[in-house]
Amino acid sequence: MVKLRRTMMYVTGNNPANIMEAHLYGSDSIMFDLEDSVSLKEKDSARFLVYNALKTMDYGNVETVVRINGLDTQFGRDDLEAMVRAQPDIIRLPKTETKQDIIDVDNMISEIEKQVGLEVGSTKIMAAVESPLGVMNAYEIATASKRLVAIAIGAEDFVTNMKTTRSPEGIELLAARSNLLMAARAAGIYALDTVYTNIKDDEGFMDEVKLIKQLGFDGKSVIHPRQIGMVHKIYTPTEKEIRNAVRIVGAIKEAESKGSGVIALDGKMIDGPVVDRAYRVLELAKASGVYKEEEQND
Ligand SMILES: CC(=O)SCCNC(=O)CCNC(=O)[C@H](O)C(C)(C)COP(=O)(O)OP(=O)(O)OC[C@H]1O[C@@H](n2cnc3c(N)ncnc32)[C@H](O)[C@@H]1OP(=O)(O)O
Ligand SMILES: O=C([O-])CC(=O)C(=O)O
Ligand SMILES: [Mg+2]
Repeated sequence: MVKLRRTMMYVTGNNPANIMEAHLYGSDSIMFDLEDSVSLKEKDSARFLVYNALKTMDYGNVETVVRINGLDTQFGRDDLEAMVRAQPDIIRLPKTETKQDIIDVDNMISEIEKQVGLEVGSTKIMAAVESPLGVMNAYEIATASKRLVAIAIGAEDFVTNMKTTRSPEGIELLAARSNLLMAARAAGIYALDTVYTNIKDDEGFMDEVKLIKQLGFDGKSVIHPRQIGMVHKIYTPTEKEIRNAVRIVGAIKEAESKGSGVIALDGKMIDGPVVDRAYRVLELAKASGVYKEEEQND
């Protein structure tokens, strides 16, 4: 079954109550933050708190991610030492700029895995790209390590580095988003979009989610539980889309049984890519719990 990463909820690493309850809100992943939402004087206590939470809490099926501090900071190495031992599902490297950043993390993780007797390669990583240099190097970053399962854009830092701000339409992010997406797709990994910081602006948030879904992102980081449902709603295939996909799959099977790879349905041509998209809709629908295989025969 396809793995859903529609929502990855940030949880500040120094907030015990949120760390204990973050998995109860229904996001596909939760991301404990040791980086920018934690002040310098709280870095050590946040690391300790997140380490203990991962060791003792049962987060069930919710994927766990930790955003560490960059390895160019005084906290990065300690974060990595602790988090490889704590074993979240994924470690997220912020502000990734070059493939060497990933290779360095990969090598350090391998060392730690060997020290603690974990299988080398078992710790997965994702890279956040948050600067023009990172965007220019997106494909090299996306293919720098077998551990890499996803790349994400960090728009707040990106627009700051670009000497601009975020607009409602997101025109200033279009090139970066597109480049990152193509890098992820070419590398065969997930592409994740950035946070929307105005928690109260549902309309603006949903417009952004529709845009990034249309671009092709697998999902988005969120910062508040109330954003989760809105993303899932937009990302879950509708009944109409499912019905249409089922009909397409049925039509092409019938065509194939007659020795043809193309057929018309409702006046539209159905061939390979159309069928691939239909199967993708059904996979997402299955993973989202709104469709079961046997319904195809109904
Ligand atoms: C640019 C960047 O780097 S962004 C990434 C880093 N940023 C973050 O990690 C911030 C994550 N978000 C948060 O910490 C919070 O949502 C805030 C601080 C923005 C707002 O928090 P609050 O003022 O507490 O929001 P609010 O009162 O609406 O919260 C409602 C409930 O949801 C909980 N909640 C809110 N956000 C989160 C979250 N991210 N994770 C888990 N629980 C949360 C609150 O604890 C509260 O629970 P309660 O009802 O049991 O008391
Ligand atoms: O990863 C994110 O979306 C949040 C972040 O750090 C940024 O926008 O700079
Ligand atoms: Mg950032």
